[in-house]
Amino acid sequence: MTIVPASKLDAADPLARFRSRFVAADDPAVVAYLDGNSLGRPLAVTGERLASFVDGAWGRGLIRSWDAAWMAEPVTVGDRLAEVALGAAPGQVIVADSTTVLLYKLIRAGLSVRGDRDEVIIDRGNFPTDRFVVDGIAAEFGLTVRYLSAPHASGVRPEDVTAVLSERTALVVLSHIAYRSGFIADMAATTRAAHDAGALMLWDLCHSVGALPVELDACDVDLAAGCTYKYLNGGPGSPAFGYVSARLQEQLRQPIWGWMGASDPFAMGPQYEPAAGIRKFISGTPPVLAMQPLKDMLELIAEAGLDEVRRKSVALTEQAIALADELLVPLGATVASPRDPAERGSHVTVDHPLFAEVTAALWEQGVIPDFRPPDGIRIGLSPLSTSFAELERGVEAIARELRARTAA
Ligand SMILES: Cc1ncc(COP(=O)(O)O)c(C=O)c1O
Ligand SMILES: Nc1c(O)cccc1C(=O)C[C@H](N)C(=O)O
Repeated sequence: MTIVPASKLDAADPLARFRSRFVAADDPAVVAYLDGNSLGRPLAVTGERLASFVDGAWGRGLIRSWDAAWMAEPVTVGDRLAEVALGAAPGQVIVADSTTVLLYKLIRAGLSVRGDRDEVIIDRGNFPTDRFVVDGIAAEFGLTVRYLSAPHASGVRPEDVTAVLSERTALVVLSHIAYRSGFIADMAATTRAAHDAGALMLWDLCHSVGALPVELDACDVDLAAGCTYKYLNGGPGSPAFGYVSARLQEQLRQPIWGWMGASDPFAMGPQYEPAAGIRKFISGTPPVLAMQPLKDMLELIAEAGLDEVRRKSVALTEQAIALADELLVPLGATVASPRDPAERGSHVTVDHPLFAEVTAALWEQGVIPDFRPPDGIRIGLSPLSTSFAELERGVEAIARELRARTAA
């Protein structure tokens, strides 16, 4: 395949203008940032946003800002996230906690309405935190974990789930986009299969949110959680989000009964009375400071349009695969991500036994993909901040380092 030069692709890219909205996007010390799927770049307005928060709502509003704004923010920011990126009606998303903690709370909540069932399905390729949380809950409550070993190297298909669903299945926990291969699971068909067996479905959206349109309501999803520090550029440790379908909120009981999820936190009452609606999934004080940066990224995504973001994401991953085929495969590397763009999220993984040491050498030079065991370099492509030139420089550097180690 002939590779289209990066300069041509960047010149024709309608989203290219957004790159300058990020801090130091053209700083020559960072030759290629290909890890926005672990930690997105900060927006240039984030510094101002935080400074004015410190000076204003915090510095001058002081404790009064809880009433004036902050109490509402886990839900109002959640509603905006739901609208811009999750295909969810208002009142179903909160911003709180970490992904891990929300996974725990939502899995326990899901199990609270399937008490007669004793199995949870998860796949072996899922991110460690998802597997560990499921294992921990299973150990705590004597449940059986049914592990799916995806027969397709890249990810889990609806028929793989159907094959193990039974009248014992309480909940299915999958990642919508697999953290290693980038495989996109079929959200609608898999959720339907879980429901047909009487189980609930929980999706981890860490690698999806902000990278492609997600349709939680239309897919009839029960529960979902994800982080905001990847394609939502919220910053290191920015809070997670949780989605609980409106049709389930009344029945579900979450396990961490905190005062901020109570119906009247300042009544200081003797007993926990859960708040109505999505608020009851909050536990302690919401991380208000840490949710400020993502507000601006949501507006940037709304301005660019999520369909356009996805279109560029596909173009970037197509180009990554073309470059890998030309420069890395002849050196013995293999593409571990799906070749069909419809089945691929916004990163491409390429495997080679020497990639651990190659990655370490690349980081020293300002070329920053990441390494995932046993032997994969993940090339993460953030459509609003990654340029085609940056991608090309990155893959060329990987090839250079690999060639230096494989030349006879
Ligand atoms: C699929 C997936 N789930 C969860 C996490 C992380 O969870 P937490 O935000 O709690 O660190 C990550 C990445 O760190 C991830 O890729
Ligand atoms: N959350 C991370 C962190 O705190 C430090 C370093 C990396 C991360 C990540 O996001 C890893 C990422 N979720 C992955 O897909 O591997």
